[in-house]
Amino acid sequence: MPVGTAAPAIEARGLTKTYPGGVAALDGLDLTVRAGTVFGLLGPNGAGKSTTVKILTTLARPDAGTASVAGHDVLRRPERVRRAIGVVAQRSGADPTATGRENLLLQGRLYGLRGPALAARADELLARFALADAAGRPARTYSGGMLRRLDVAIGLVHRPEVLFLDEPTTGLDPEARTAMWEEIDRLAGEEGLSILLTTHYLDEADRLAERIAIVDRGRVVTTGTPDGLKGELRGDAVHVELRDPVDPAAGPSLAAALGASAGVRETVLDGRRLSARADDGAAAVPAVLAVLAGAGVPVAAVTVARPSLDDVYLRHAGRRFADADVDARAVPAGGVR
Ligand SMILES: Nc1ncnc2c1ncn2[C@@H]1O[C@H](COP(=O)(O)OP(=O)(O)OP(=O)(O)O)[C@@H](O)[C@H]1O
Repeated sequence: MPVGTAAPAIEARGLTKTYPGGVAALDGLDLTVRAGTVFGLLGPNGAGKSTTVKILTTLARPDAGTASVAGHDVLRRPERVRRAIGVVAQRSGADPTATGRENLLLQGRLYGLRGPALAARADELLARFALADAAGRPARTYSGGMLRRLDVAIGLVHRPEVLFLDEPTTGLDPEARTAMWEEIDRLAGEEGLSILLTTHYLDEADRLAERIAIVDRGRVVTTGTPDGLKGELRGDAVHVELRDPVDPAAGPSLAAALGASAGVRETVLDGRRLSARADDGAAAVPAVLAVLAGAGVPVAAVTVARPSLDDVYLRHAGRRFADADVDARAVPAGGVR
């Protein structure tokens, strides 16, 4: 089939899930992942990423909504979905007492592989993930990066069509992280695997994903290509670090003054941080500082940057990504939301 018309690798519509105790983890989540691509599900802790993955991998049932993976309905054909997917969970699924090779052989047997074909597949994966030298050592002796590579290899033993990677680089050092990124690129690029990657690293989604969905409080707040989403934000991001937190009640008047005198828009005041957008950020800085000085708001630092995914998140979720985990609510100080 020509590229673009192939059936999606993953399709989810209106997924909702409320856990006992009333926690609404998903609130109408929609998702489409094109076959052969990496899709990034991006959101802070508690946004609903893991719950989405659990439903798509048949480990949990949604309260409402539909989903299919590799063309199979997750509720009506869970056994077919399970054969078509590989899952690399946040916590290692490897048996720490078994060697790297034994872990791969065990997983292969669970999928009905046997004999020389299984041994050859295990050796191929050990070589591919640079684990051949450590193949005979118990997994508990592996470094964090090696263990993560073994986890991915385990997820691939039965040649799945769709791979779920739940926070694949959390806890890895920068070198191991880069190596994992290269491997993920290769799996989608050369091997045509469809990959759903959940992450709370903005740079990871930016680097790896063809498309991303930003999830906040159980819903997709925006979706698109990383560049497309950044491109929606015209001009520069101006970030001002204030010396002291500013009363949120002062936000609207500050936003109005900044808009009138400095020509900035979409001003968001969030405690000690003020963010805004400007066609030419550097040119707007002196006027921004003058308005803040006039309002008696001391400034600690100012930065001007091209829009990042962090700015995309701020625009759509109304709070900074780094603050969202602790549920710090940004106060829109005027501007669009
Ligand atoms: N088994 C459960 N019982 C009750 N509440 C749950 C359960 N699992 C998740 N939750 C809650 O549902 C919400 C969504 O959680 P989920 O794990 O899907 O988020 P996440 O985006 O994957 O976060 P993380 O990155 O921390 O895994 C959170 O508020 C979480 O506390």
